[in-house]
Parts: sequence; C-alpha cells; structure tokens
Amino acid sequence: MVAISSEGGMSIRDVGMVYRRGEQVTTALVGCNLEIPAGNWASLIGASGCGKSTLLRILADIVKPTSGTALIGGVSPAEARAARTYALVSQQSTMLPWRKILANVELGLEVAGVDKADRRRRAEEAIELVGLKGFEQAFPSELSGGMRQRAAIARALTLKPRFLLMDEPFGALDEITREKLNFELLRILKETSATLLLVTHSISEAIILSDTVAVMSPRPGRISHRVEIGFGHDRTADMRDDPQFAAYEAELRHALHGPAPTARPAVHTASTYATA
Ligand SMILES: Nc1ncnc2c1ncn2[C@@H]1O[C@H](COP(=O)(O)OP(=O)(O)OP(=O)(O)O)[C@@H](O)[C@H]1O
Repeated sequence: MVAISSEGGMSIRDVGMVYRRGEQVTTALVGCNLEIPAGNWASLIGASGCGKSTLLRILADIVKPTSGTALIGGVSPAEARAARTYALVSQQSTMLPWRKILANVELGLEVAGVDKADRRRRAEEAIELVGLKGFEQAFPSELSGGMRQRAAIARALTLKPRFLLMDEPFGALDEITREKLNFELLRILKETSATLLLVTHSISEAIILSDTVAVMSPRPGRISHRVEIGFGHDRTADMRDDPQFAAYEAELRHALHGPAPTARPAVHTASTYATA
C-alpha cells in the first residue's frame, strides 16, 4: 500500500500553453489535468513535441502557462521556487568542469546561503545516497556519464526537495546503467519520501518508476490516458518478470501507438502442403 501524506502534491488543472515567437504561434498544451498526491510517483510519456517538458517547466516555474493553474505543494510554482521545495534534474544537468564533485554537489546549498560546515555534511550525505562515495575529489571529466548524472541527482537532493521534477534524467545513458539508476532512484525516493514527476521516452522506465503513468496525445498535448501501476513502493528488478508488467507495457504501447497491427493470417493453399 502506498502511503499518501496530506501535505499536498502536484496539481495541473486545465493548463494550456501557447508559445509565441514573432509570427509563429505554437499551441503546445490544451486542457491538461493531472493530480499527483504527495509521496506518489508519476511519469509523462508521449510522442516527441507533445509538450511533456513544457508541463514540467511550468511546474518548475521556468515558463508560465497561458491558461489554467499549476500547484506544487499547494502553492504556485513561483512560491515553491522561493521556498526551494522542488528540484529539477534534466538530461543536460551540467557539472562545472573546474569544480570537484563535492564542490559541484554543494553548489545549490552555496547559492541558498547554507554555511560551509552544514553544506559539506549535506553534500557528503547526498553523495553517499547516490553511491558516489570515494569520488568526492574527482573532477566531472573523470567520471562516466552515469556517475555524472548521479552527481546531478545528489546535487538536487542536498536541498531535501519534497518534489523531484526529472526531465529524461537517464536518456543519454546506456540501457544497463539506466536500469541500475532506475532502481537506485527508487531507493532514494523511498528514503526521501519525495513526490516525483518524471518525463521519459521509455515505457518500461515509466512503469518501474511510477504509481501513475500519464500518456500525452500528440501536439497540442493533453493527458489522453492514465495507467495506475499497482506495484506499491517495494520494487525490485524482478518486477519486470511479473506478467502484470507486460500487461502494463501493452496497455501503454496501445495508448501511445494505437492497436498493434494483427499479423496477416497465413494463406494456405493446397499447393502449400503439396508434397513432391
Ligand atoms: N521556448 C519555446 N518557444 C516556442 N516553442 C516551444 C518552446 N518550447 C517548446 N516549444 C514547442 O512546444 C511543443 C512542445 O515542446 P516540448 O519540448 O514541451 O515537447 P516534449 O514532449 O518534451 O518533446 P521531446 O519529447 O521531443 O523532448 C513543441 O512543438 C515545441 O516546438
């Protein structure tokens, strides 16, 4: 059973987004609705350009919706940003190349004005949580892509965010590293009780990391389908062997691409079976 706290989760209500650049007008989102209770994990999947990142950027207060309301912990994204209740991790999360990993992980705390001893302690804790202990004094260029992404997650975790907004955080990684980080993220989510909204192109990643997978229709994007993933929060790699996992995959594939083409029935004629 998934514990749901009463603190307030994330809420997207009737959100629309129109981008205007000179003459060019792009309707990215229309009438989007999504409720993510506190402590729950949700993913957004959908065709390229359907507005997944736009929804995430609205919650992260990077862009303002042209209509509707977004709430994060019961307050506007701007208020949540000021209160530092959420952290954003994206595929392009960058590490400053001239700073060692520890100093990079401390960066958010430094900007927040946290004193040196406290930020060192919290950065070390986060580094341990993501499994990078021993690499505090390495430069980003000395780490693999997966390790750098873990460092980006550690940096996000130092602020102890109640909400994690993740935009294709593992998109640039190979399959094996990606799966490993999926399960590390699950452990971290359980330990921190954070509420997650993840954008991903991977159906299996969405199932592994979510209580709810929201499917978006092609542009203009809206939430067209939702699948509740009933695996609870005690998940192990074995979940992929559960027949229910395949059923969720099929349902999501169907929601994304329509029904799978049925194989053309083989036509057997007398000559098919003719023997010489
Ligand atoms: N800053 C912007 N100015 C103008 N148009 C934009 C801007 N950002 C996104 N768009 C447009 O809005 C639509 C949705 O883009 P968005 O990046 O949200 O989609 P997405 O589903 O995240 O795509 P992908 O899966 O390819 O990353 C696209 O048509 C895109 O061109």
